[in-house]
Amino acid sequence: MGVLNVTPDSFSDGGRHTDCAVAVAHALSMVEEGAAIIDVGGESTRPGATPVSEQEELDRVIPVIEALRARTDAVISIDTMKPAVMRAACAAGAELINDVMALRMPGALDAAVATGAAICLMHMQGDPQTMQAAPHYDDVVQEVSDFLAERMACCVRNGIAAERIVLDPGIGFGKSLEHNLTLLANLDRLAVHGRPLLVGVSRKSMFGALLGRSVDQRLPGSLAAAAFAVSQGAVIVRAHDVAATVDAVRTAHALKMRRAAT
Ligand SMILES: Cn1cnc2c(O)nc(N)nc21
Repeated sequence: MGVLNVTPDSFSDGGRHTDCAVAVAHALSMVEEGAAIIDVGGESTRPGATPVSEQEELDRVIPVIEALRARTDAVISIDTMKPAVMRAACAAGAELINDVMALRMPGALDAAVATGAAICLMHMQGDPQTMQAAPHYDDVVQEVSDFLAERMACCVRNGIAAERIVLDPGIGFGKSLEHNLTLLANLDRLAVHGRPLLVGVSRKSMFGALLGRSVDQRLPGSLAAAAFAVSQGAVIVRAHDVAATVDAVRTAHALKMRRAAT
């Protein structure tokens, strides 16, 4: 899953049209490098990120999704918490809703049901403004697992077939370094829900804490964590550096397949 941030701070000083053309070109290059999914996001979910209005988010992502839909068969994912953005993005060609709030915002569940899209349910403790203040768990793996089970049950109760659902532990979303490492080390315990697992570690602050690396020096750590996650059962890896991550993930998968053969 290639990351496509359509937020002003992720582009040069071009206007919106430039941003759209630049975004589409970047997305197509990620597809070329092996991305099966392009995750289009118009509102940063980084810790402490400033919320974006619904109209601003729509203005950012819809033109990009429309242009992308016309240029590639890759799956387009919409990274949003807002029901109106989910509906418009799917109408424009998105086929996966990537909601870091796991459809907990008012109207999000109804929007997801109406679109018929696949859904990624991700765990977050708190919200992007507060989640890293003082995250606490008694048993992080069990609590994340229970949350995902509850959200999936809620979706199924509302008519979203389990086959449409992907689960994600939400690395970095209300977690300390210890919590993130424990979740990745025990990712296989989330396989009990019988749904594909999505993991996003790319360039995250856990590598600053663990390795002392700045955000532009986190590729080795990100690749190691992505490969380990695949060895533990992750099926989708969300990444900025697609070519390198594709090689790491394909290597880990080849090795994992041989373990199963012995
Ligand atoms: C948008 N976004 C940022 N990090 C993410 C992660 O780890 N998983 C998912 N599903 N989305 C993410």
